[in-house]
Amino acid sequence: MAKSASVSSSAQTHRHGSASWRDYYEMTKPNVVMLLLLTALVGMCLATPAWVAWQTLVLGLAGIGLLSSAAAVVNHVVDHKIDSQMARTYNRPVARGKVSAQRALLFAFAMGVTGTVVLALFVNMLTAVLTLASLVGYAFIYTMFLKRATPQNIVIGGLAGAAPPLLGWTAVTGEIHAHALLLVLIIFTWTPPHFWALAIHREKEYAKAKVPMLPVTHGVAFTKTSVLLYTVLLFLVCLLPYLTGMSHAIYLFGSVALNAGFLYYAWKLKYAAQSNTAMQTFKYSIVHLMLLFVVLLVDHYLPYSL
Ligand code: HEM
Ligand SMILES: CC(C)=CCC/C(C)=C/CC/C(C)=C/COP(=O)(O)OP(=O)(O)O
Repeated sequence: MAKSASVSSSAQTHRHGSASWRDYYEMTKPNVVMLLLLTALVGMCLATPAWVAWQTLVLGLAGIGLLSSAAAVVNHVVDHKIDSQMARTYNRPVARGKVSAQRALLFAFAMGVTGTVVLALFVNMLTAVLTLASLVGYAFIYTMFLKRATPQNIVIGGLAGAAPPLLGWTAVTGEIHAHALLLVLIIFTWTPPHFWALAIHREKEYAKAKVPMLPVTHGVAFTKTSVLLYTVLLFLVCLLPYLTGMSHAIYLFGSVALNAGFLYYAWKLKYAAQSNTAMQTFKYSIVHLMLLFVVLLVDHYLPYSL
């Protein structure tokens, strides 16, 4: 309570100009972008049996990273009021008033333009257009409209965050391939249990900020059931790379083990939750996705067949 009471007053008393590079770095959501880039890298590697040309690798990841970071900064600006009302986010640079909306937008614009030019000139136009569409999907469609409009916000908005493997793939081949869409489908299915686990933990804050997240509109019990069902769906979707012949035995075993872990947490969350189970499930979701994509990579370079 004391924390949230200090929220609005600190936003007013802080003066613009006291920002450091750390504030700008924080606005890019670096940990999220790192994981997005790992999924893009895996998309690149799986697109070809050969090694990926280093120019495509470096410039492709730089462009996708810059546009993802720009999207994250726009999210900080658009959401600064909501952010200032929640304990998890009240200290963010724009919410706190350390960085003005104008400066943040200039920063986002500079990264956005640089990223688009890099992708369009040195990678290919398809990747530039698709990455820009993902930026618009997350920064504008999700943040400005969906987040405030419907509890299905993150299901639909999740498509933008799920795009990077496809962006990596098109960076290498210049074409959209069904296998790339399979990787997108995995992240798309992973996003609801990833986010709703956190939303359950933070339900009161979302309610206070009047953001219609699923636990606020439909209750915690319903959200836990949704997490469990999406986790079952994710288990099945993750079998597809093996069943379609894109990946092999190492992936099959890794995927089954990682998804069994996710199911364990989702089951516990629904039927035997302790106070920290939702947060544990959220943290596990991040480790799960990271390892799943590492396993895809290992399997690609060591294709051990059963
Ligand atoms: C619409 C889709 C998504 C929503 C609504 C969402 C929501 C969130 C939220 C609210 C957090 C907590 C952030 C914080 O405490 O600062 C978070 C953390 C995180 N998310 Fe997501 N997420 C989405 C998609 C993704 C995707 C696609 C990835 C990566 C592939 C991802 C990776 C991460 C990581 C790595 C963290 C931890 C960040 C940290 O500890 O700093 N998320 N997510
Ligand atoms: C070009 C491209 C691939 C763009 C996608 C970029 C991107 C940063 C996607 C991540 C999704 C994410 C962290 C959503 C959380 O937003 P939130 O507003 O619900 O969470 P918050 O309250 O922590 O800000």
